[in-house]
Formats: sequence, structure tokens, C-alpha cells
Amino acid sequence: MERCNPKLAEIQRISGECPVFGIWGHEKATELTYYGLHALQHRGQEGAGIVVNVEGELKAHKGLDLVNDVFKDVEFDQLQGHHAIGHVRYATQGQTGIENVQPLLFHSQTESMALAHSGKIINAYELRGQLEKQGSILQTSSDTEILAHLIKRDGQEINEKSISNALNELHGAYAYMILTKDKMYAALDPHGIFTLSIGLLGDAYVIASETCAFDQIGATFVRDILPGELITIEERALKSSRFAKQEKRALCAMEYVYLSRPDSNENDVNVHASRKQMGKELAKEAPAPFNADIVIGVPDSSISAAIGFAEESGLPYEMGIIKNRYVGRTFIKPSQDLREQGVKMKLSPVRGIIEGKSVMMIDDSIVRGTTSKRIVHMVKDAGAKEVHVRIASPPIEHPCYYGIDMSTYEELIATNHSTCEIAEMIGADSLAFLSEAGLEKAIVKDKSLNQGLCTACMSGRYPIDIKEGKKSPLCVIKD
Ligand SMILES: O=P(O)(O)OC[C@H]1O[C@H](OP(=O)(O)OP(=O)(O)O)[C@H](O)[C@@H]1O
Ligand SMILES: NC(=O)CC[C@H](N)C(=O)O
Ligand code: SF4
Ligand SMILES: [Mg+2]
Repeated sequence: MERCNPKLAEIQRISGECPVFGIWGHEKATELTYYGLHALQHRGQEGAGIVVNVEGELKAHKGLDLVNDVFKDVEFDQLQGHHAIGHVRYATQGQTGIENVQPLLFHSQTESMALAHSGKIINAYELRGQLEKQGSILQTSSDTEILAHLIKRDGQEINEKSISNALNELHGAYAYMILTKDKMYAALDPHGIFTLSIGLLGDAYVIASETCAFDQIGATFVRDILPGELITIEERALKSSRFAKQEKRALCAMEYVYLSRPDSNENDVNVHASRKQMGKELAKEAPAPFNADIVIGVPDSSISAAIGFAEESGLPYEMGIIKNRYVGRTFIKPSQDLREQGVKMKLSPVRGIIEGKSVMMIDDSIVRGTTSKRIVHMVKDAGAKEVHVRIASPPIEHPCYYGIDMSTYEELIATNHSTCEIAEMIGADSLAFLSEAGLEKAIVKDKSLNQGLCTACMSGRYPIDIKEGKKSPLCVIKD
């Protein structure tokens, strides 16, 4: 562990994979999708939408807002069908415009299709070019639309074969849901960078990016969709096929660190339990100094790790920072100005708890440094004697090309700065990160069942070739 005794220094300065949700065979499909999207709102706040199958006709309602606001004037009785898919968006390719809000809906003379997508297609730029040469006129600037054109190329029908062939042209990380007049499909990329789970609500099939959406609507978890698997649901039957062979699993480690809700299970591992263990491993690797008085977490997502750190250290866990619940996630904000404004409005110190204390401050990650820089000063201004920062994940030194909003080296504070320099920049009395081994130990409960994690943003070892992503102009997405 690098320990530092820094002075304040000035510096320059995460969001993630949008969730999908689908339900097949329930008379209140639209309403249940709405509740499911509510449970998944933490993964994106730029836009939300639902496409419902009303007696064979696909109808959409979407907007550029939080789920609650997009649907506030919707009479669910007027938009009721038995099958629906939904999405909340955090843009990874293409601007934050209504045209890119999903599910995207496509009509042709023969059939309609709605498409919802999580992740990022690395070869989107090349595929767009090919499609345009063949005469496709794309309506959106996101990478999602490409799949629809690939499926319908040469006037093909929408079926398992055309979907499988189209999926095999994509490189990248993805979970897709497709709704047609008589079927619902779900597919996960061959490396399984993200998760997609199957649940049951009575006789209705439910599919969601995170299991917390099942709990929200009272559905029971059945199983996870496998990497390279295509699920087809029609009438009362669910069928599994493979569009690709399963590659070595590379489930995004950031799902456990930050992205998922603590009540979700990913690959059979509870997110809160893994975060708590990250905190314990961190306390073993980088213990609190002898004079530390209390442990505090930076709400929301570091609370589990802070509890674990306190438990392992034998120090009291205190609520030293509170969060204004009406401000969204700051890492998931489309620009740096908004992120900084978000942190300022969101977190406040509890003076009565931290005044005169030597504080262990635990956060789950440092990405751009916006949060820790502000919070350390806030806690010191509120009278803390010392602020020792411990981060429950390794330094993020490499961009993510798979759909998490850390796409350039320039924005990552750990790329060009040592731990000591970062400590100085954020004004901490000491700083340490969890090691990659510690992170894996916390997530993997049974080595023999471990199918593999992606830790590319920390280790630089990319499970899917990123060459096309590096040269793609579509990589540069927003303001
Ligand atoms: O170094 P930075 O660029 O600031 O990014 C890291 C911070 O962003 C996330 O918090 P966020 O506020 O997004 O969400 P949370 O409320 O779930 O913790 C994460 O938990 C860190 O606190
Ligand atoms: N965060 C995501 O998964 C985004 C999906 C898609 N790439 C988009 O930008 O709309
Ligand atoms: S690079 Fe990082 S954020 Fe991206 S998928 Fe891998 S672990 Fe997740
Ligand atoms: Mg945070």
C-alpha cells in the first residue's frame, strides 16, 4: 500500500449498461414492465420506454426522463397487452436524443419488431458503413438499431435463424430483447459481459438485467441466460438455443463494485454480500491506522463495503455523510459539469459525528476523482481531524469499450497518477485501493464455480478484442 501525506493539489477529473426488462403472458404486462423499470432506474436516467404487444400490434411509449415522469400521464388501461419489453437508457453510443430512446420500434409490410439493448457494439461503425452501402437508411445514431437491419437484411423473416445470424456479426458486449407480434426473444453475448436472468410470475415469463426487478414485481428467479444463448418465448413455451458457443465468461466486475443494486444476485452471488467482503479484504490489505476513530461510507454504493471494513477493523461504522435522495447517481451523468454539480447537491457531512475524529472514509471506486475530491474536503471542513480514504476496488486505469461510461484514458484519474498523487489531489491523509486478487476473492465464492470476470478497466486485460472500438469514431459519443 502506498501511503502519502499530501497537500491539496488541483486536478482535472462512471455509468453503465442500460437495463432491459420483458414480460410474456400477463394481462398487466405494461404496468409490470413499468414497475420492473423502476427497480432498474439506477442503471440509467436519460430516457425510458415500453413497447407493448396489444393483440398483435406493437405500441410504444417513450420519453427523455426518469421512468416515473415518462409514464406519469399514461393510463395503463389504455396501453394494456399481454407481452411487453422496456428499457431505461444511459447512452454509450449516439446522443441523448428521443430518437435513441429504446425500445426502438420498426415496421415493415410483413411484421413489426421492437428492440431493447444493453451494452456496446464495438464494430458498430463498420457495420453501419456496410449497411449504408447496401441501401439502409438508419434512423438513430445509437448502435442498437444495427441489429434490426442485420436481421431484416435481404427481406428475411424475423426468426431464430435470422436473429442468430445477425448476432454473430456483432462484436462487443450485449444483452438484447426483441418483441414481435407473436414472440419474445432474449440473447446474451458469448462472453456474458453482463447478466440477463429468467423469472416466473405465475405462468408469465419475465426477463431482466438484474434480479431486483423480479423482487419488485413478485416474480421468482428461475435461472440466468447463458453467454451465447438465445431464448425464444411463444405462447406458453420457452425454448433455448445457441447462436454462438460460450467463450470464457467475463462478467463485468464493476457490476459488483458499483453498477448493480445490493439486493440483486449476479451469477448466483449477492451484490451486497460481495461488496461487504470487498470491504473486509480491503481492511486486511490496507488496515486503518492505530488512531482511527470511525468508519464512514460514501452513499450509496459504498455502504456495504464500509460496513465490511468496519466489521473487519473492529471500528464503529457511523453515518458520517448523508445523501439527498432526490439527486441521481453522479457517475451516470452525461457530462463532467453535471457530475460535479450532482456531487455538490447530493452529499452532506454529519458534523456532529465527524467533528474531531480521525475518519476512515470508504468508497467503492475512484473513476474521475470528482466524488472523493469533494467529499474529503467536505468532511475536513466539517471538523474531521484526519481523513484516510480506502477504495474497495483497484485503480481504474483503462477505458471500458463494453458499455460502461469510462471510454477515454484522459478522463481516468488513475491512468496518469500514482496512488500518492491521487491522495494529494483529493486531499486525503492516506489512500489505498483493494488489489485485483482481493476483489476476485470477494466476488468469487466458490473457485470451482467461477466462470470468470472482466477486470479490463483495472488490469488492461480485455476479454473481447477492442481494435475496432479504438478506431471507431462512434466511440466518441457525447458532448
Ligand atoms: O471518481 P468519480 O468519477 O467521482 O466516480 C466514482 C464515484 O461515482 C460513483 O458514485 P455515484 O454518485 O455515481 O453513485 P452512488 O450514489 O451509487 O454511490 C461511485 O460510487 C463513486 O462514489
Ligand atoms: N448503456 C447502454 O447499455 C446503452 C445501449 C446503447 N449502446 C445506447 O447507447 O443506447
Ligand atoms: S472494462 Fe471494466 S467496466 Fe467494462 S465490462 Fe470490463 S470490468 Fe466492466
Ligand atoms: Mg458513489
